[in-house]
Amino acid sequence: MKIGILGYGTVGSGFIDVIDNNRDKRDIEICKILVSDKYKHKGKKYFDKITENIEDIFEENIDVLVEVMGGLNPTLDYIKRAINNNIHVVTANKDLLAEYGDELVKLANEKGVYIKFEASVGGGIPVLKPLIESLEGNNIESISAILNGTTNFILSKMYDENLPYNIALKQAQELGFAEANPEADVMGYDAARKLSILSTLAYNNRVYWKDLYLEGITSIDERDMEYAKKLDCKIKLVGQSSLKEDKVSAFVRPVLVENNSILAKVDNEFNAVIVNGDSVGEISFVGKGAGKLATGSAVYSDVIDIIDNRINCIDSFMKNKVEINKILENKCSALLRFSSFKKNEIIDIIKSCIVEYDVLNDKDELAIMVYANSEYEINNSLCLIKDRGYCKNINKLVKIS
Ligand SMILES: NC(=O)C1=CN([C@@H]2O[C@H](COP(=O)(O)OP(=O)(O)OC[C@H]3O[C@@H](n4cnc5c(N)ncnc54)[C@H](OP(=O)(O)O)[C@@H]3O)[C@@H](O)[C@H]2O)C=CC1
Ligand SMILES: N[C@@H](CC=O)C(=O)O
Repeated sequence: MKIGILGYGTVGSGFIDVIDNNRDKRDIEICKILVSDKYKHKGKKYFDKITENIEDIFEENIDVLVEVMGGLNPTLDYIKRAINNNIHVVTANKDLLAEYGDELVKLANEKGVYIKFEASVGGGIPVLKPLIESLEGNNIESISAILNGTTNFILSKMYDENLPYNIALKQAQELGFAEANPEADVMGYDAARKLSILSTLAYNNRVYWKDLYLEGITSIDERDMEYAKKLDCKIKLVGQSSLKEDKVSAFVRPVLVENNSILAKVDNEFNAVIVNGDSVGEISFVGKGAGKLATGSAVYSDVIDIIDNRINCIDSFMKNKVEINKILENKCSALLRFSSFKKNEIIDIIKSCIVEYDVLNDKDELAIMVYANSEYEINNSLCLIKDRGYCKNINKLVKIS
């Protein structure tokens, strides 16, 4: 099997290490590796294969193009060119799948080639393949997941070691977990893209990432961590989706999770995907969601599937986009924090809208845990508080069970 590789960074080098570690089992020939700056890679084992010219990749008679360079451009053109030339594609690029999955799957079907992307969700965790193959005898009802290693690493360091946000982010970047532009991680875009890919496959409907409710972790501070500890909870960036009566609900947002839950036990760059199927019940997939070898392992498994002709149906990417409900419609609780407040007036409004609440702090700021019948109820009270000019800056952190 002859392959061309686009990218020799964290994932590209991890993938190549996995190929070398398994040479006695499989013979995969690396023909060419595309990078943007060849001389950065001087001294590496495959330096003689490295090129800065995409034409060198396509001049080789490759069977599979492995795309691990990231971004939308020129990546999309390179992948389309490969498919049009009847070359199979393996990619770790969730940005591309979330945005152009429909177009790429359609083109691949027309050309009779395979496009595989296990590494695009959950890093090293095999989750797409079990979802499509092993759970075929289920209607998937919901997914609850930690899908971004960088933000989980940052939140773990802030919680366990009181590390400031910026230092934790820098460490995640140094360890190769973060995206080229880490805004994709901390703003929640990366997790939303991954949740959209999972949900599209799970619900056999196209769930478009920009349609989800989306909130990143940039406003989480050390006080949130203190309140979380007081409540016997952790804070996690969670992606959740469900399908009920043909309606999809989905969000990516930081939430409080109880310390004894599965999600609370998943720390650092680890990811977790909890799937609920109507036959199997609840099953969990946990493992490294980012990093060199773990992600390399997922890319490798896709290449092996192509060699062995094991292919799944991913046609749900070609379905029309579904409408997505973004708000928690059932009973929910939330931590509300008010700065520059009129304490008594705010509490009066909370009392009038929401039956149950606990004041956690009313000294230097007002922090209240509210227990409501739905998120609408909480939002109504916050609208009233804002409209009456009692407080402009309000932080809301919902708790999920
Ligand atoms: N890091 C991780 O843990 C994970 C990453 N991914 C995804 O895998 C992909 C790669 O990520 P990662 O390895 O971290 O990224 P890196 O930044 O570490 O590596 C990117 C590689 O692609 C090359 N490259 C980038 N742009 C171009 C271009 N326009 N032309 C030629 N070469 C280019 C770079 O060249 P040069 O070396 O010269 O700079 C580099 O070798 C992304 O889509 C990412 O989202 C998925 C799962 C986990
Ligand atoms: N930046 C991503 C890398 C893997 O997809 C993450 O942190 O999860």
